[in-house]
Parts: sequence; structure tokens; C-alpha cells
Amino acid sequence: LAELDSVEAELELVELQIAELLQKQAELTSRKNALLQRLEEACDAAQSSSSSSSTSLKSSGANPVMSKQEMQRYDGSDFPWSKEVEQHLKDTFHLSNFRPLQRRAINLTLSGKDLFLVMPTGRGKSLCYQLPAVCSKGFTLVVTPLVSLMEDQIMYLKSINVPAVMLNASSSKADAKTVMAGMTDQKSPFKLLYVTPEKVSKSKLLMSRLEKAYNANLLSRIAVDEVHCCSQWGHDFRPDYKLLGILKRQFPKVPVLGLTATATSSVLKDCEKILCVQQPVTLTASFNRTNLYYEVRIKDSDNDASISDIASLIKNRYNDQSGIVYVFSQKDAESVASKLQQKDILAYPYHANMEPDDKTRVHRKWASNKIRVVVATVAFGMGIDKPDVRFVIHHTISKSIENYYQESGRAGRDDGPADCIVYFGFSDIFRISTMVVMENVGQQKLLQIVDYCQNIDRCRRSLMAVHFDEVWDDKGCNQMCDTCRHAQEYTTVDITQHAQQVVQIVELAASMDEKLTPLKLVEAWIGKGPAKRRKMIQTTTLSRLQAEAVIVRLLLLGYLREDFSFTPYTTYFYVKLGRKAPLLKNQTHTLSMKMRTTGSGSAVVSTYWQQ
Ligand SMILES: Nc1ncnc2c1ncn2[C@H]1C[C@H](O)[C@@H](COP(=O)(O)OP(=O)(O)OP(=O)(O)O)O1
Ligand SMILES: [Mg+2]
Ligand SMILES: [Zn+2]
Repeated sequence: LAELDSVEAELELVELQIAELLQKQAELTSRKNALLQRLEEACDAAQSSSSSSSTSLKSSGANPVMSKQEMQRYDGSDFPWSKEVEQHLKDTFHLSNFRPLQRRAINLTLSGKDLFLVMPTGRGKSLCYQLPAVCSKGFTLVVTPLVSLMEDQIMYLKSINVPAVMLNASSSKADAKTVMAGMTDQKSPFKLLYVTPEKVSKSKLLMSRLEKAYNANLLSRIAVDEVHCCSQWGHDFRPDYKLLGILKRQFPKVPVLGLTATATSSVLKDCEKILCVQQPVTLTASFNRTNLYYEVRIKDSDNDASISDIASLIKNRYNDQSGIVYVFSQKDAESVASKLQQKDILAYPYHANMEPDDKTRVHRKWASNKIRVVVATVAFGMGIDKPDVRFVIHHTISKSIENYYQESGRAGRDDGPADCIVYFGFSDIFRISTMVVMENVGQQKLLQIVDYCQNIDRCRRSLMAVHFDEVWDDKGCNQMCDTCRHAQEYTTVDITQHAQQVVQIVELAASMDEKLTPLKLVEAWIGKGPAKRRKMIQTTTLSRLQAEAVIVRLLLLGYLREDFSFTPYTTYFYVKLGRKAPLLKNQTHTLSMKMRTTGSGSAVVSTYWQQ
């Protein structure tokens, strides 16, 4: 029986090793593919003539239906409509330049192509149908999921003297009648008609008017905003969007333009089918915000210098500039704001529990530059569209990379340089972990952002890109993240022995039926625990920060894992051995991690690894 046990243990070990190798294989394969893609792209660029060679690289937004050269033609301004387009950009929309892909999208749709446009939020998708609408005969039909979005757009268009109307469940009979009549009026009393998908699927009257307009060549274009709502795979499925295929079937000559910020290719494929558009050109703007500098600073739980660090950044580097400091809780919002105030910084707190009037007041003051800094929870989000935010500092990590991307992305909307700095503290991981414990993939997502913070193997941008199905190579970063900027200062350290020590402590605790919080684990290991325990374990020579870093690494890699325990008042996070822990018993198994050798810049990071 004992022999059986030992064979089974060995078998388990082998299986783990196989799993590890398979994972490594998958990683290498995906890196190989990314490199092959780049090579193909480079060859493509070098090959100037043949227009038959086509690529289908999602990362560069290219299309199987169109060659690269053909596509580039649409970046030009030698189309019959180009003069008019430029004119309206400046005189009607009061904008000086196009943002990436806007001109291409506008030229494509004005050429009559069916087009899917994928761009991150706030990058300017609306202009890509509003501007063509103004330059075309007749009107553009815009399908939008929410009446509030419609109202916002119509208010904006009225303010710049572009006539636009809407039809939805709450339109009055008289309004609807005027709109219906206007649709076939050769003088085009409006350039854009906003409707809900329900109107299209339920109103025969609307369809009959659209048909008349179509026959009179007055239906110039169909824009389907938030097009991912068509697909059940998307996160916002709307049943009425499923019926919008009728538009292309009835009005085949009218170009369709689908717009979304959701980039998944399976969703887009689904939308194509539902809208009955065949092989649309798909333009995917990168989610990479090249003007943002990403940086992670280590927060020392022994001696939290983050507040004074933040204060000195605000006073020196961001003197007189606008920014946001995101914090974990309402309590933190109050306390961090008041600590900053003590350091003579005019910072106001903002959180969900404030009176609506107070919230509006803080937002207004900040938007009009009367105050420069808001210390906020994530409640400060919706409707924040200040262009000149120069810094977004996270006093505590976000709960996922997607959240971090959105929150930090409020910086630099004007395309000017801006900084996104996150303070990464060991104990914060477990504060958030117990908060998201009920969410389905909460832990998984949290570990991803922890990996983002701790991983200095790779460019911060490329770690983020994975979440948007993109490949941003490290060169594209242009040293706009701290790992790329400080690549010289890193060294790879063998942490096998450290890992073995940690595993021993966890095993010892388990044998004594003691539950270990991460804090207790660190303290035991650095020799700060009760004397009795200190005798039984091997303490480390590592500093506290280094010890924490190793433990986080072991959690990320699966040598340790979390174990939650609920009381009526709170949730506890305990550390247990992970499924990979047995691998450390194997003599040939080694573990290493990259560490920063000497600190530069902030005093907060300087405590990393002394060689
Ligand atoms: N070329 C440009 N130059 C400067 N600002 C621009 C340009 N194009 C658009 N904008 C501004 C106008 C808006 O205030 C802001 C957001 O545009 P908008 O079209 O509403 O974004 P969007 O539709 O892509 O985002 P969402 O996915 O959130 O709907 O960008
Ligand atoms: Mg939009
Ligand atoms: Zn980088």
C-alpha cells in the first residue's frame, strides 16, 4: 500500500510537469505566431506592387477582402468628397485633425463599402457617420440602443447646427408625422435620423417610409451603433438587434456601418451574419494609447510612503495640472484627500455615498480647473470626459486589467502625454480578493492585474494588450512604460530555495492546524512571528518587500493558493499550498524571477533587489 502511495505521488508529480510543459508550449507557440505575423507584415510592406497579396492581421486592422495597398488609398484626401469633408471637419465640427482611422473609415463609407469600425470608447466613432451624413444627399439612419444616447447626440448636433431627429417609443404623434414626411422630402430637412432597434423591427410605417426614401435615393447610409448588441456572445445582447438584417435585405445598395468598442472577432463574425452584410471591411483601431506612460510603484506595507510620494508628484511633476487619484474605499477617499490637504494640495474626495449635489459640485470644480485633484472611488467614472487630465494615480490596484485600462484611460484624452501610475501593495491584494470573492472569475481577474504589476519580464503595454486580443510588440511602446524604460536595471534571480522555505512554513502551519494569513506568512518567514515558531522554521535574509514579492510570485504561478473563510462580519484570506507545490520536492525543478536591482527615481521602488 505504501508503495502504491509513493507511485501515485510520483505520477502526480509527472502529470504536473507535463501540464507545465504544455503550458510553456502554448506560450511559445503563440509567441511564434505573433512573430510570424510581424514577419508577414514586414514582407507585405516591402512588396510594393502585387495587389493580390492580402493579409488578414487583426492587430493591424487589415482585411481579407482588401489588400494593404488598396486600404492605404483610403487614407488619402484625393476623393471627390475630400474637400467638403475637410471643410465640415473644421467649420461644422470644429476639429482640427482626424484621429487614427477616422479618415479611412469616412472614405470607405463614402465609397459605398460596408464597414465595421472597432474603436475603444471615447475615440470618436460617432464622427465617422455624422460627418459623412452631412456630406451626403438625403439622410443617414442611425440605430442606437438607448434613448439617452440618442438625446445626447441630438443635443450635440443641434448645438453645431446639424439637423437631426429621432423616433422612439416616446415620440409624439405629431413629431413622428413630421419625421416620416421629412424622410422623402428632396430638401432633406434633417441629415440624421436616430431610431431604436424596436422601431425598425416593429413599425411597418417606418419600413414603408424607408422604402420610399430608398427608392428616391434619399437613404444615404445605415449606421448601427453599439453593433455588438446583435450578438449573443457579446456582453450587451439586445433581442431587437437580431432583426436588423432586414435593412440590408430590403436596401441592398445602402452602405452599412457598424460601430463598437468590443473587439472580439467571434462577436464581429456573428454581427456580420445577423446584419446580412457580406464581407464588410473591418477597421480595428488599436486599444493601445501611445500617449500614456504606464508605471507601477511598490507600496511598502511596513511604512506606507505612498501618500508623500503622491504628494510630491502632484507638487512637482504635475504642478498646476489636472488629475485623479483613485482609491479603494470611501474611507480611503476621505483620508487620502485630507492627508493631501495637510500637504497643501487642494484635493477633494468623491465617492458614491456623497450627496448628489456635492458630487456635482466637485465634478464641476474639477472640470473647470478650480480644483486640480479629485481623490475618488470608481464612482467617479461615468460622464468624465475632461480632455486634459495629465495623471491618473491609483493608490490601490484596480480589480481587473479591464477596469484599470478604463480608469487610467481617463488620462490624456486630448492625445497629449499623460501618466498612469499604480501603487502596488501586498496587503491590498487580499483586501480586494475578499471583496471580489463572490464574483465568478473575480480571483482570476485580480491575479491578472497582480501579474501586470509584478511582472517586469515584459512591457506593461503588451501585458495589457492580451486582454484586447491584440499583439502590441514591445518596440511599439517607445519606452512609454517603466519596464521598457528601466530594462537595464533588471536581473534574474533564482528563487527555488526561497520557494522551498515558504512551502515548508505553510506545511508546518497545516500540520499544526494553524491557518496562515498572507501577513502571518511573511512575518513568520522574515522572523517576526512568535518565538516558538521562529525556532521551527528557517527565516529568510530577504527584506520584507522581497519576501512579499516572492510570495506573490508563488501565488501567481500556482505554488500557493488562496483559501477563503467566512464569518458573519468578514471574509478571511488564508494561504494554502497550490497544485504545483509538490514540484518543489523534485531536485531538478528550479524557479526564477526577474527583479529590479537598484532603484532609480522613486524611493518607493528602490528597496527591490540588491545584487
Ligand atoms: N478628430 C477628433 N479630434 C478631437 N476630438 C475628437 C475627434 N473625434 C472625436 N472627438 C471627440 C468628440 C467627443 O467628445 C469624444 C468622443 O467621441 P465619441 O464619438 O462619442 O466616442 P465613441 O463613440 O467612440 O465612444 P463610445 O464607445 O463610448 O460610444 O471625442
Ligand atoms: Mg459611441
Ligand atoms: Zn513598454
